[in-house]
Amino acid sequence: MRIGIAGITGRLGALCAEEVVASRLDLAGGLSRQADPARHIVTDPAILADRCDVVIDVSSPEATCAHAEAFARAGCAWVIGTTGFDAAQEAAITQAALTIPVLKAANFAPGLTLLLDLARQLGARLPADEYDAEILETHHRQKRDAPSGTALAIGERFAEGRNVALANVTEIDRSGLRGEGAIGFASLRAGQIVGEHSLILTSGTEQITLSHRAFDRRVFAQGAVKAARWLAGKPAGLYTMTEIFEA
Ligand SMILES: NC(=O)C1=CN([C@@H]2O[C@H](COP(=O)(O)OP(=O)(O)OC[C@H]3O[C@@H](n4cnc5c(N)ncnc54)[C@H](OP(=O)(O)O)[C@@H]3O)[C@@H](O)[C@H]2O)C=CC1
Ligand SMILES: O=C(O)C1=N[C@H](C(=O)O)C[C@H](O)C1
Repeated sequence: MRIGIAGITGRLGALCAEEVVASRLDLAGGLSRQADPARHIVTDPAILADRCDVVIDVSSPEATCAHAEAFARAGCAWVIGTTGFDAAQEAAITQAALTIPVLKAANFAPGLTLLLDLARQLGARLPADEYDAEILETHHRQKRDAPSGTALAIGERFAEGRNVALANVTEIDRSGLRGEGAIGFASLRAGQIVGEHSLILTSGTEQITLSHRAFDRRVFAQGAVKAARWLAGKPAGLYTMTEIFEA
């Protein structure tokens, strides 16, 4: 299986490339804004797509629309780990998934994938008028987007359990009183922290906290390669990490 990495020069992309090689798969090359022919790194997504069965994309939201077009045209499967998309970029991903298999996951760690399901269950079972929901995430100082993609995914799954639309109850950068039924987000940025997420549910008499801490960025790289192996050859559609762990 030929795997390409979009964002191969980045913190996670470089580890994904190492993991592909360690897994004895064929590293077909990578994408960056700076070509490097000696390492098969190109700037044009169409050129990479022609060399690959699947691309692991851990680059930047700004690159997404061009990637969607190129990978769909080439029929190349697309594993997306990038976070921080706007509505147009999300629409480009949805459109591409009509033509090619796309797996999108804000977090490739197995433990976090399971935590999403637990968040949905807690949302369904803890009454919104009794339990306040807050999501706290902590990352390294270089992270660009906030809240993290994972924090938003936890919020979405919890809101799904509560049967509400996250957009209607989200509180970010708040001032003043918390709203009734709000799902609040807080972000810390410091040093080289790999990634920590907590869903904190508090009533007048107790607190439940679901927490996940990634100690080593390799947990994401290993999950991304597992996703690439699973996705190659699947029918067109939009998949998540949950399907892999249920398989
Ligand atoms: N799903 C998951 O489990 C995880 C997801 N992530 C996400 O992955 C993404 C990358 O994170 P990280 O590796 O820390 O970031 P880095 O900044 O270290 O790497 C970003 C990579 O993307 C490339 N890039 C940046 N801007 C563009 C652009 N406009 N067009 C094309 N390529 C571009 C850079 O290449 P160059 O500068 O050479 O052009 C670089 O290779 C983030 O969105 C992050 O949130 C991170 C960890 C886990
Ligand atoms: O940028 C990161 O580093 C991470 N980004 C992902 C996110 O936004 O959720 C996943 C992980 O927590 C690390």
